[in-house]
Amino acid sequence: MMNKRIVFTGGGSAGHVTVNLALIPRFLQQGWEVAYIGSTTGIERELVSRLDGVRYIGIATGKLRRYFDWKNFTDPLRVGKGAWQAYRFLAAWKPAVVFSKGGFVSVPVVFGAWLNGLPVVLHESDLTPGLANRLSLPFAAKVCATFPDTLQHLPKGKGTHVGAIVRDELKTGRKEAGLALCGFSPDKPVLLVMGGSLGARRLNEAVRGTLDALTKRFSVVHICGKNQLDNSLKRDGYRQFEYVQDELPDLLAMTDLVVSRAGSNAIYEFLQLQKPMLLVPLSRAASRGDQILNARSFEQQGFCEVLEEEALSADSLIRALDRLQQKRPAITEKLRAASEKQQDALAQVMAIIEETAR
Ligand SMILES: CC(=O)N[C@H]1[C@@H](OP(=O)(O)OP(=O)(O)OC[C@H]2O[C@@H](n3ccc(=O)[nH]c3=O)[C@H](O)[C@@H]2O)O[C@H](CO)[C@@H](O)[C@@H]1O
Repeated sequence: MMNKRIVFTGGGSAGHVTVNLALIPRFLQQGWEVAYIGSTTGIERELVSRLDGVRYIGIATGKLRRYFDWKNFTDPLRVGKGAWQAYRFLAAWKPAVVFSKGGFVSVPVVFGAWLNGLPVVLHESDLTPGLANRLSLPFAAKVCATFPDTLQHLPKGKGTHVGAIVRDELKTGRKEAGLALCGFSPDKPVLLVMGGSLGARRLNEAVRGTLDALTKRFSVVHICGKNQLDNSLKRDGYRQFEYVQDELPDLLAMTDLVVSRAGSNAIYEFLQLQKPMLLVPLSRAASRGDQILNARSFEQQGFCEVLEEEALSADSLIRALDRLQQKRPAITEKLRAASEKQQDALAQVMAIIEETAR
């Protein structure tokens, strides 16, 4: 009989941990033993430490940089060390299955699982697979995808479209609690600015460059990223946070409109909660362009307005928000219909993992 042990991996940014955070409590409830292999220092360590009953194994990691850094010479050694640590843990603990959400820490874990003969399930939440998942693909039995179009980028038969996995707690927020936390009036619409889990300097600058105009129309709650607070801008109707955890459901509950990066988890959360959004995808200069594809796909489906980073300024932001306001009834209708049609992705992914486990 199969044992009920599962290893999760994934990290580097919150987007590579969120899906795991949604799945882990369900597996624990069903009597599985859960271990998480992540880096010793990444955001995954802190996020996973908030869950009871999960064993955390920190391994050495390296990073693929597209620029010169002395670490580019030592990182391959660290990755080798991390792969050995992951291999040894998996060989000793013998889980029935490994679930990987991607991010650079996951590649040596997936490879170590394959060497141990353990089945691997991957999850891809962007429209096109990221580098870590592309490297992991040959060693995986199955891939769960958030976007239907992702299947075209996967080997035939390996991919299943499951839809978006959204943490249950995000739907439990209370508007009044959010307003009280921010000291906002109930009479003004609320604009949430979210720069992705790592913040977004350009987006922050544009928002702050037009703060007077914005706060005339909206109460603005701004999640700006670590070390990005600007206390000189403190005023009524403008509240900044570096990053939020327990408060997020309440902040979302009070939100009428969103300006956000186009990280896939965040945008599907807004879809599910039916928040009309203005998306400012991370540019090709700063990324592989995955957010541009995510945002364009949402735009084609009528869920959002898109403003590309090259065109982003204080002025263009205000104009794009005006367009969003005008289109709001139509967008809200599309979001309502789409969120009602969302499949139970959590249940589907769990079924795929259980089928694959041995
Ligand atoms: C810079 C970068 O590489 N970005 C990638 C990263 O984005 P990023 O890490 O920003 O990921 P997402 O936008 O997909 O998800 C962010 C997650 O963090 C949560 N959250 C965010 C802010 C906060 O204060 N509190 C909080 O809990 C959101 O609710 C969401 O669940 O992974 C995504 C999914 O692979 C990719 O699409 C993005 O391109």
